[in-house]
Amino acid sequence: MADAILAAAAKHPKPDLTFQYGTAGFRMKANLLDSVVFRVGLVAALRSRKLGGLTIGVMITASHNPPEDNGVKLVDPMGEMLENSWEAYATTLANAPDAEVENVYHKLEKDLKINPETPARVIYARDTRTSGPKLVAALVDALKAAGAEYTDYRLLTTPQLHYLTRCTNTEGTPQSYGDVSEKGYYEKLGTAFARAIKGKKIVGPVTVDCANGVGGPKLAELVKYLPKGSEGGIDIKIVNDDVLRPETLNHECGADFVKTKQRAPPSSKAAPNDRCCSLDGDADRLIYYFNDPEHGFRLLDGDRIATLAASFIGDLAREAGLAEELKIGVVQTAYANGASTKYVEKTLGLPVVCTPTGVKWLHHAATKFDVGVYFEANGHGTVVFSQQALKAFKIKEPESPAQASALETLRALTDLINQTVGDALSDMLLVETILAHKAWTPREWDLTYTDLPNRLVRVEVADRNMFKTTDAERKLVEPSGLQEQIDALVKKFKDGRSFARASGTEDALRVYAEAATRSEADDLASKVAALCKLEGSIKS
Ligand SMILES: CC(=O)N[C@H]1[C@@H](OP(=O)(O)O)O[C@H](CO)[C@@H](O)[C@@H]1O
Ligand SMILES: [Mg+2]
Repeated sequence: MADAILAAAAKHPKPDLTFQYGTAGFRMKANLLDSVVFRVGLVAALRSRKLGGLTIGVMITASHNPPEDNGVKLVDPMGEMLENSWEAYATTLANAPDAEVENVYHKLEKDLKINPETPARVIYARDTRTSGPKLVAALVDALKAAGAEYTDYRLLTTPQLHYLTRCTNTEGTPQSYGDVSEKGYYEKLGTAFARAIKGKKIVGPVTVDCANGVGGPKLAELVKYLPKGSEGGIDIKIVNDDVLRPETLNHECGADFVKTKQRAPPSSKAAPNDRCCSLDGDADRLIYYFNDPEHGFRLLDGDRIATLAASFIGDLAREAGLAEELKIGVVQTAYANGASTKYVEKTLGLPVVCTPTGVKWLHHAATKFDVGVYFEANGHGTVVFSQQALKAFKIKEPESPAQASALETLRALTDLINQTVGDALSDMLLVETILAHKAWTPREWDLTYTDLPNRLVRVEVADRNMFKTTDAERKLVEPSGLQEQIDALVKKFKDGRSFARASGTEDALRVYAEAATRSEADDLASKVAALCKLEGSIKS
């Protein structure tokens, strides 16, 4: 086996670059990724063996990035993101010289006390990018060389692979998460959705922009398992589902386009008040929007989905007589609009926790609640339920028909909401369910609170690593003195808030600012950006 790794590594030579397993795994131009994907295959085998042969997932995708990019990330057995400490091992293997790959592999095996005789099991899938099949071939070379068993699920959304990873590892146990097949995913969501909207009416169609990515064909498949609009179900209009022209992926459409440009895809034919949403390239992000006849384009982002879900589940828990025993909370990052945080704390009366950027941090913090609602402003998130919550929904004896109905809806939600990771398809059905229950159009949803005007600026600096933060990235500790200068600026603005942090995915600093008015938010952002730029040039 040792020789096999050395020989196989030689077929996937490493370019002269340094790689890092970041917030989104490894992600870059696809033509630079061959050696990285090969080595990630080795890491997957090691990780599986370390966990006694539990199945590890490998997803090949670059999400909302341009079509020429690709990426690879690992999924842990319960469908979570790869455990933090292993990101470093993946980085070490990715950067080993070709001739050293085998040695580094065995050193990790030894250091981590991994028994090479333990079986290794890996499942994998990819998005629609043309570079996918070639990268899969590199992955398979590694899995063969490491002696791993593997299953190819071909094209899937990222959350579908997370679902399958958990299903595989829980199959035949009392914790079984579902049938181990793509069809099992659709059946689970379809059945749960029908239960969740029972007796409610979904008004009008929802138009789903699929970013011309893998979400298109997968949503078309899911629709077959959902009750139709004419039968008291849902009418879904799929747009931007052209996977035959890979160059259209994420081009002027998709969740990232809509969120960052704050406008609908130019191809949109939506009429005023039409409910619209966009997925990203691997269907783990979701953004809603509509055209308000008075105020024009209105964005309903991840903060809005979180507040909608928290308000609905909070109400259901009260109706079910479970509000006292279940701790419900919302997890956000510093990028959440201040108005959303205030709404959750003051209006909904629920606690908010702020974590660093990156879904793994939010997910982890959310599991500390019985019902943990977490979303990044960009639309990536989900709701996680504790074992205690699941048990309470199951054993609680309803004392009235209203209680029985609230409990049944809660139980349906635990199946409808993907417990492993943010899932745009599942989140979309969740939003549709809630709007139907509340009999809300997007307008009522939009009116729950008013976003503070905000601005996100990308600042190029010589060395972003000199900017070090604390307090969930909201305060700079280095360069020294800079935070005090930012604080002094912020004080001058009504409802002002601003912070700067190094991006985890790009070689840049991000400056965020919000304030009472559009012009003040812009002004604060540009002043803080200028300060950071100056500091970055002095000290480098
Ligand atoms: C401000 C912002 O949107 N940051 C994004 C972005 O991280 P940065 O570390 O800011 O580059 O990419 C992450 C991975 O997709 C995502 O989790 C995060 O929300
Ligand atoms: Mg994505």
